[in-house]
This record gives sequence, structure tokens and C-alpha cells, in this order.
Amino acid sequence: MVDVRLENVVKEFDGVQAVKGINLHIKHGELFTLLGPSGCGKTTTLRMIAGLDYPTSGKIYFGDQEVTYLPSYERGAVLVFQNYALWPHMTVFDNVAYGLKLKKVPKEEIKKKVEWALELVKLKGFENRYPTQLSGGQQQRVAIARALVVEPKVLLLDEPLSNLDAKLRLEMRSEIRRIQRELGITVIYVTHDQEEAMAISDRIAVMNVGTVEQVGTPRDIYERPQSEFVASFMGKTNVIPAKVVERDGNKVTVEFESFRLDGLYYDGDKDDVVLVIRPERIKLHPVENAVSIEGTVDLVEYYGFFTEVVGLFGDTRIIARTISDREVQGLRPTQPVTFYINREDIIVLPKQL
Ligand SMILES: Nc1ncnc2c1ncn2[C@@H]1O[C@H](COP(=O)(O)OP(=O)(O)OP(=O)(O)O)[C@@H](O)[C@H]1O
Repeated sequence: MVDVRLENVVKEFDGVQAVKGINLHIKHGELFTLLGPSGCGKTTTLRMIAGLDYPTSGKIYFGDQEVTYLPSYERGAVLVFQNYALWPHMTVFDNVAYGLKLKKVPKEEIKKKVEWALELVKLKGFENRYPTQLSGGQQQRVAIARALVVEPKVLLLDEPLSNLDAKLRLEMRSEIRRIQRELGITVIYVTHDQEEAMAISDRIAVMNVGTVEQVGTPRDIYERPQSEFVASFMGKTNVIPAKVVERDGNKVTVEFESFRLDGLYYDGDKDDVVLVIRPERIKLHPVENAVSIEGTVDLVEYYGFFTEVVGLFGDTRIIARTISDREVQGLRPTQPVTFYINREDIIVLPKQL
């Protein structure tokens, strides 16, 4: 169990930077997720941590040891691939035992360790099956057992749930969390699914075109996004272009459409901004000291345990979400509606180009 540190890590492919000098500090025993859209450099970063690929420049440390150019097997990191990469001609037992056999571990000890790993992933009794005789979820468990049996310092998981159906994905997500907690092992997890990242992680690094935009707990990243990209990547949210028209220190007045909202916090210097407002923070009933905007109802959508009201404010659509049936009763498209928002629930960020 070790800390993992990346210092100014750059990776170029044919002169193009896929990873543009990133710094990360992953603490020991933490489940840390690299989250971002396709092509942002998550897998490349993970492969460099695994020792399957080396940086063009920068350094990687496991604890105090620099491992930047150490081969995979010498640094104690194991990567579980998206497609599991099990050997089809080997039984579950032999698949899991493989790494230990390579290390020439005595037979009796191999047996004990394989049993331990299979028990951990709840696959006791499956020793003699072949991968084709297993479900996708079971194959995933074998892949994880095979990684854990060599007792890695760091376990790396690259989109481990992407080949599973929705129900199994939820189940395996909790399983991975349980195993990580039980062993207290450092896990670095890659996904492009923000909900999965939120549910499973201690901390998340949100990546965008080869850079890290923000690192924080799921709550930090969701509630306090530091850039327009992070705000819009973390689930359904309102991102409203606006202009700063007055400043008084960190308090600003902004304008969008024909609305003026005053007393908002903003510490940037660009006047072109976006207002980030989570739908569940917008109220449909008067709130003291909140700003209010008047528009018309565009849509009312019932989702079961909540309802969304899409309001039209000039040409700007804004989504509000409520769990109160009473508040939306009788609301119909084209009717007037007022949205109330506490000033601290409006995050003002510089507009990204
Ligand atoms: N071996 C390679 N040769 C050339 N370019 C590469 C290579 N591997 C990755 N790239 C490029 O580097 C960039 C980052 O790729 P990477 O696979 O790390 O992204 P990712 O965030 O993991 O995306 P995905 O979720 O689609 O796997 C992409 O533009 C990709 O095309």
C-alpha cells in the first residue's frame, strides 16, 4: 500500500501531447478515479502508472521510490483490462494462479492464496470452470482475483464495468468498493461515467484534453466545480452564458437575456461568464433573499421520484427539479412561472472558449 505521485507527466505520441504535464497525488488506501470524456488521456495516464508505457517527460513515484521507467512487474502495480483478458484454455484456478506460478511460489502456498482471492470475489467453488462457462460479471471477478492474488501495492482498473449490463454494473461497483475497503488497497479507477465515479470514489480527477481540470471529493466536484467543463460534465446542470456588468470586489451583478442578478460571488477577471445552477437548487416557491426570474413553462417532465420543470426565460431554457408533487400540480406549458434561486447556489465561472 503506497502513495502514488505524478509530477509534470507528459506523454507524446508522434509529437502530439496526449497527456500535457499532469500532477497528481493519490493517497494510500484511497479509491481514486480518473474521469473524463473519450480521448482525454485517462488510459494513457493509467498505463504509465502501470508501467506498460513510459512518460515522454516527468516522474512517477510509488511512496519514496521513483518508478517512472521501472517495468510493470518490478513496481507492484497490476492493471485489470476492460476485456478482462482471461486465458480461455485455463480454468479459473489456473487463471488466478498464473502470476504466482511465474513467481515460482510453492504449490501449497499458491493453493491457499488462490482460495483466498476467490473467496474475496465470491467465486469459491468455480475453480474448475473455464472462462466461457462464466457470466460477464463472474469473468470480471476472476480478473480482479487474478490481480489481487499477487498482492499488488496498487490496483489499476480501466473501465472495468463497461462490458456488463446495467444491473450487474451496479452490483460489481459495490463489490469493487467492498473489496477495496476490506483490503485497504490503493485503487486507481478509470471511467467516463460521472455517476459511477461519484458513487465509487474517495476522490476524482476530472480530465479534459490531456490536462487535469479539478481534483476533489465527489461532493466538492459536484457542488463546487471550478470550470465550465467540470460543471457541465458532472451530470445535468444549467450552464447559462451571462455578462458581468457591475463589480464591487468579489460581488458582481450579471446580466443574461433581460435579467439582472446582483450580489453574486465571482473572483475571476473575465466579464464573459457562465452561471452554473444545479436543477435541484432552483425553487418554485418564494425564498427569502433569493434572486427570482420570471418566465414561462416550456415542459413538465415526471421522472417518478422527482419532476423537472423546464422554464423559458427569453431564449434561455432553465431546468428546475423538485420532489414536491404539490409544487408542479397544475403547471402547464406556456403558463407563467417564477424560479427562485439562493445567491450562493449560483456559481459564476469564466466562460471557456
Ligand atoms: N499508442 C498510441 N499512439 C498514438 N496515439 C495514441 C496512442 N494511445 C493513445 N493515443 C491518443 O492519445 C489520446 C488519449 O488517449 P487515451 O486512450 O488515453 O484516452 P482515454 O481518455 O482513455 O479515452 P477512452 O475513454 O476512449 O479510452 C487520444 O487522442 C488517442 O488517440
